[in-house]
Amino acid sequence: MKTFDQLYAELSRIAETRPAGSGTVAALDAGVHAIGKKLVEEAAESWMAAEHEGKERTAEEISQLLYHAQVLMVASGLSLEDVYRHL
Ligand SMILES: N=c1c2ncn([C@@H]3O[C@H](COP(=O)(O)OP(=O)(O)OP(=O)(O)O)[C@@H](O)[C@H]3O)c2ncn1[C@@H]1O[C@H](COP(=O)(O)O)[C@@H](O)[C@H]1O
Repeated sequence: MKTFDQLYAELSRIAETRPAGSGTVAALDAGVHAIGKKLVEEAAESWMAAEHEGKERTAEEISQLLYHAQVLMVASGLSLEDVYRHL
């Protein structure tokens, strides 16, 4: 298990070091447009899970939504602080 901040630190490190086989590196290379589409897809899957599929599936989909939101942050050059100051 990891926190939002820990995942962000991991993804930032991956963006810098570009380890072979990383799905995050592939997503970053695909670009903001592709990342944005994935983010919207996961948002819709989270919504459907919450309406029809129960708590466990909903938690899983939301975790994927958060992951793709973080990939978009990294791709856009945004730090956690850049986002948190709007909360
Ligand atoms: N938390 C995640 C995570 N959540 C979601 N995903 C990606 O999002 C996809 C989930 O989308 P779907 O459920 O729609 O799966 P799918 O339809 O089979 O996938 P696609 O065909 O749409 O790609 C997964 O296949 C992963 O590619 C994640 N990929 C990575 N992480 C974490 O990110 C870190 C770095 O991962 P790597 O860059 O892969 O090393 C690690 O800690 C991982 O656990």
